[in-house]
Amino acid sequence: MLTDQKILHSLPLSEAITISAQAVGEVMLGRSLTEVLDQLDAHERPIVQSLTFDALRKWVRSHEFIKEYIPKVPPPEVEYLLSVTIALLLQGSTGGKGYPAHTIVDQSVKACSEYEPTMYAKGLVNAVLRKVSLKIQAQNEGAYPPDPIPMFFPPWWRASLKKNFPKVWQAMLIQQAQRAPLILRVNAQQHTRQEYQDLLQQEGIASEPIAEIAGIALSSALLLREAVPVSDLPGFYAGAVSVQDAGAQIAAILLDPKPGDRVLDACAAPGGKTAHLLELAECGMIALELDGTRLGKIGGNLDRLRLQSDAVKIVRGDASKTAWWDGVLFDKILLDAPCSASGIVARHPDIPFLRREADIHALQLRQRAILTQAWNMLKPGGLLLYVTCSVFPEEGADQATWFAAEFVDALRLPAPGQILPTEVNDGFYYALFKKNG
Ligand SMILES: C[S@@+](CC[C@H](N)C(=O)[O-])C[C@H]1O[C@@H](n2cnc3c(N)ncnc32)[C@H](O)[C@@H]1O
Repeated sequence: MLTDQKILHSLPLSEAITISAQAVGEVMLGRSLTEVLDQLDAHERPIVQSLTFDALRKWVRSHEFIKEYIPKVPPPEVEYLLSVTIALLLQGSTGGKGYPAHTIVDQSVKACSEYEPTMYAKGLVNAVLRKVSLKIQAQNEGAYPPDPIPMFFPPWWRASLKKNFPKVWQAMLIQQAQRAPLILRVNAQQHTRQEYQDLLQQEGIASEPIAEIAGIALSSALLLREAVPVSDLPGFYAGAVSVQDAGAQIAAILLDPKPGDRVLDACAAPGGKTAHLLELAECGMIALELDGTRLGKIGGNLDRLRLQSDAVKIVRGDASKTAWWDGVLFDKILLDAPCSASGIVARHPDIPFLRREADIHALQLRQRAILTQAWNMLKPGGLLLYVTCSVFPEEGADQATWFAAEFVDALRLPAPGQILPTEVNDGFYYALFKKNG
């Protein structure tokens, strides 16, 4: 994550707008933005990520303008160029990248005229952007927009949240359309939180401890209101610290690993929670992952954090099957299941564009298959922590209820259940079960 000042000028704005509009187009075709951004050159990524994230976060707002000034829907290339540019104009001088409005408009028109599929629309883009820019500048601060939620969420998504969280659903979606702050997890094997705060302070980086989430005390979480690139974080490459949302940091604490425990992280990539478990205790660990590409990231993270050892095995396999398993039962299992990711939209604004309503039921079935198999691999007396980064009850509370009814030897222990997204944490669901002996 970069501050706007550091992002500035890593690429001419007109080029950044062109690439960002193309990236938005890829998301509309169903590709994950993480995948698209991974393919960019290092100098392109920060500004393109920033512009595309903002374009997706302000989709509803930018399209209110587009509809107002172009009654007939423009071709996709023009629509995406306009959405990226209007999102940038909407940020104004405070939240924006420091570009004056006229520069943003000029650079966007330049981008439009230099890219073959859009060059014919230069006049239209110029006229529309000048009108939008004037309107934004003239807009009364307190003007109430037609739709208070600036970001696109499909109707079925809105309806589900409205039904399940009638009092807070709008506030939740408005929250998720904001930029998420940078949250760190200090590696307890290397530093206490206070020691690391002191190191940050020496570098002029302000941080605040996050004491708890949903009543679970956190000892290593830090909030940086001003984001910095990870390369500026003291000791980052020596494994002193990781970037991890505060809501994700309660998983390892709830599972409470002890030295010598045999632990399975059943859905492990990219290894954020695997690493946290190993930072808390030198346990035996199988980090299992189905996706070969994602699997590679686990080793990289554990290497950086100096957590690799003979007791840690990174295994490619399907947690709903047993082909990879040696038959020895586990003391503790973390099941951070594949899910809709509806709780982490603030960090992945492409999710609402990619999910389909039918995905939720398909995911529910996958989660049940993995839960069933994981339970068979747990020792009597052992603990299983079920986690999703979802806010849909189908993937959370409904699953826990189903599980408790299905497995009579499952004793439900206290755990936060549904955690809604806030400024410092994404949305998660947590359920903890003990296997009766
Ligand atoms: C929510 S992510 C895990 C995030 C990870 N625990 C962390 O904290 O960094 C879920 C992961 O489960 C993997 N996965 C999906 N189905 C799986 C299966 N049947 N067996 C094992 N892994 C699976 C996905 O590829 C994805 O990497």
